[in-house]
Amino acid sequence: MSSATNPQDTWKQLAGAAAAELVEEGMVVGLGTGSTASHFVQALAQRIQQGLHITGAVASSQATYTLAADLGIPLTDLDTHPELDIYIDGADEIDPQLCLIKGAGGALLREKILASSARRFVVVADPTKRVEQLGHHYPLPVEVIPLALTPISRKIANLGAQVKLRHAGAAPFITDNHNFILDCTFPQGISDPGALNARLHAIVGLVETGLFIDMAQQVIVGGPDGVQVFQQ
Ligand SMILES: O=C(CO)[C@H](O)[C@H](O)COP(=O)(O)O
Repeated sequence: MSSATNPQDTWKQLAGAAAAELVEEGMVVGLGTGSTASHFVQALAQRIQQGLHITGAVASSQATYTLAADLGIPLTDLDTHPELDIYIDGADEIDPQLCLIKGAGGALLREKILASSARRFVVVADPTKRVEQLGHHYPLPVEVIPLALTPISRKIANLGAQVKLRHAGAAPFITDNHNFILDCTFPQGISDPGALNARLHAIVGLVETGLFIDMAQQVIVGGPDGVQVFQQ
């Protein structure tokens, strides 16, 4: 178990531990990406060491796959298990309808595939992630085919966004799927996530957006007073 070094990390750890309690014997479990999801993965590994048996876990990123493998979590894939019993992941922003911005970790495409393959999608977070309207704290990440970088950037800018190619050091950040990420800031926030998502998806070469709309059934927020649960 990693040591919690600041209050926010302690809250993430609380949420991750609470989510691990939702995993039941024999389940196929989807593992999210990011620091909060990592706390969940560690808590799940602890439960497995204590005797919980799961059918297998599917990771949403190479980083999570490596973490889970190192912790001895049995891993599987969507070919073997196309339906997950539960998917647990973090988020960058969560609005009152439980719509999310995800993708600060760059894993949004696989995360959305797992979320859409799960019978139940549970978000783990700390209170800083809860917002009244999406888009004010984090830019919206979208994954794009590198060949189409410039035309896609222009089309998203025409929707009113400031568009920035994500970098890892001096080079563009490359996703696990060998694509680029564009971080799109909408200065007025995102008033209609569904409409924006539809307009973005109409852009050819744009693979996926970090808008997760009507996907999360439950949000577990760890905070100074313990854990709070929000339901759809
Ligand atoms: O969407 C994600 C990765 O693509 C993460 O779930 C999101 O960025 C939250 O990360 P953290 O738990 O580290 O705050």
